[in-house]
Amino acid sequence: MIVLKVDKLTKSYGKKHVLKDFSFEINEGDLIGLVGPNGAGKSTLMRAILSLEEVDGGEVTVKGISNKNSDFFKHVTFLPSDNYLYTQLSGYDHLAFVANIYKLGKYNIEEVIDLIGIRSYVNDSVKSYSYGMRQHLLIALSILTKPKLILMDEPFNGLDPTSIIELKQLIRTLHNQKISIVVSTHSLDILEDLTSTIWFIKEGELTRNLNMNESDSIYEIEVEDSINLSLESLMEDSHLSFTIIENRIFTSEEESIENYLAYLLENNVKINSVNRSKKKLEELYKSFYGV
Ligand SMILES: Nc1ncnc2c1ncn2[C@@H]1O[C@H](COP(=O)(O)OP(=O)(O)OP(=O)(O)O)[C@@H](O)[C@H]1O
Repeated sequence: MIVLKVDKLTKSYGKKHVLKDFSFEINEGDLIGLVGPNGAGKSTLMRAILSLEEVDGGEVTVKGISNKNSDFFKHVTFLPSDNYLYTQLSGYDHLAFVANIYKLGKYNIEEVIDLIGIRSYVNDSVKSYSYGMRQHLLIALSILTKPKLILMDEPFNGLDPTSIIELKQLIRTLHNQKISIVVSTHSLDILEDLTSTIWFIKEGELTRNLNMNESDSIYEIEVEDSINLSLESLMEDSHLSFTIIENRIFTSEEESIENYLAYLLENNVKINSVNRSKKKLEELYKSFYGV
């Protein structure tokens, strides 16, 4: 079931095209890792989805409701990278404030407190919270309206290993509840552990057809770069899963590597080399961004 639909979202700052005609859908229960170096446009994409950023064109809807409509924000919530809590108030005060805006009952607050596990400190003033405790409260706030989708902008920044483990667990709990989540982070290890769906953002483009399975290695098949047909359209006809970067095909379908090779040879594509690597996301990142 489609949760979020983005159609031709475009944003430039001066001459810099940060989002070039982004069109995509997010389905129920998707857990997507958004990757890109500093300045690639991850925050801009999230902010544009939430209409916190004025865009040059495009439409964003959740269940058919536009992001220009305030009801949108019941269904799509945001975990920003900056901490915007009021230190004088308690965690409970924050939850009650949001519950009041959306006319939710005490029951909803209690449910969220238990789900996120913040009962032992929810009545304390936020100024006494550690960074991890604040992050938990922000997540509790972000799920109060039972959203369909949560956008998390670098939620692991500044967390110690314990808090990282807890946050990963929390994200898995939300994912099990069929909430769709987009997480941007610079930590490839965390992402690799969390999800097999990774989106790369680079120079205004979004690469989404990368879906890594559970296998712990990845194949890179380099083919001659002068094939007649575009490699992308040739591979699309193959019904195999793949990611293409220039003249290289990446796949984590380990058992069926022969199928890829046979398909390419059948189509008279010359294979330059086949490599297998272990740290697949890091390898992909290095190839994609030319590190
Ligand atoms: N208000 C602004 N005015 C001008 N340029 C901006 C503005 N906000 C962002 N940019 C530019 O847009 C590009 C994308 O920025 P964005 O913050 O979305 O990147 P990011 O991928 O989230 O980066 P980071 O990983 O460093 O957080 C960058 O080149 C940035 O300099």
